[in-house]
Amino acid sequence: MILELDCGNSFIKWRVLEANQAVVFAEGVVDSDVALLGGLHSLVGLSLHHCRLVSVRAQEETSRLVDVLVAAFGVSISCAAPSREMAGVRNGYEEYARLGLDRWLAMLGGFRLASRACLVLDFGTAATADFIAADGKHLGGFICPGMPLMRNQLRTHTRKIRYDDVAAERALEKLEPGLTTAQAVERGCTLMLRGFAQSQLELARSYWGKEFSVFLTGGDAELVADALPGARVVPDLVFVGLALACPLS
Ligand SMILES: Nc1ncnc2c1ncn2[C@@H]1O[C@H](COP(=O)(O)OP(=O)(O)OP(=O)(O)O)[C@@H](O)[C@H]1O
Ligand SMILES: CC(C)(CO)[C@@H](O)C(=O)NCCC(=O)O
Ligand SMILES: [K+]
Repeated sequence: MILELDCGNSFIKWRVLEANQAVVFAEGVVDSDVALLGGLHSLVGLSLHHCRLVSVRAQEETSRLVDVLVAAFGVSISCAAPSREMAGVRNGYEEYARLGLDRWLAMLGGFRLASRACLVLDFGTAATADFIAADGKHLGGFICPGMPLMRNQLRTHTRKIRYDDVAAERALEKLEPGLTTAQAVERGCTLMLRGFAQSQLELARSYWGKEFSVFLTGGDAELVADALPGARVVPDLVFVGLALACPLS
């Protein structure tokens, strides 16, 4: 079996594939290394041989996780690394190694699935957009705060914006003007994300007309999905790219 890990800024997304790489044996989202280990140890019938991993965390933090996994499971681990060109995509950054690896892998995944120009949108801790032309050239992208950051900035920098997770969830049943603080904030931030997404869509249209695909990924993809008709929600897009960047051989 193969363990795949996407270590984001807030959460670790993990899944275990059967040896044939076609069937998902188990998967989850955790908020710490300890929780990851706990989740894996509780799986009956787990038999790991390889691990592939992408991280946008600090080097030391990632190395610590790698060491723990090697000690616990004796697996060989392959970490995605920055690259100028891979799977037909050419990194467009002035300094290619500075492009977030989650963005890079989502781009590789999107371009592989689309085989044409694509716009890749990722809604996690940060929200990101990346543009890949039909010939594989990465034209660059945009980064802005995602839902968790926008919400927390408002909570942290005001005295009177306070509400719980239940109120937050219920607030998003509609997008009408809010009549409570929770509704006003949750809906306002959702509209910010949708506006971000729609302006990327307009830019993509100005470049490519109708000849492009739009991919949506990240934990908050569903918040913007119905504002972008025709977009494909692919929750495991980073993992699609991870398999391309870290093939087993
Ligand atoms: N099952 C889930 N577990 C955790 N967060 C989830 C889940 N489903 C949706 N979310 C939402 O997804 C967001 C986090 O997104 P995601 O997990 O893609 O990124 P992240 O690890 O926080 O950050 P990064 O962008 O660095 O990868 C949060 O706003 C959270 O509310
Ligand atoms: C933008 C995030 C935080 C999104 O997860 C990540 O891709 C990252 O840390 N990127 C490095 C900066 C950059 O991509 O320019
Ligand atoms: K991410």
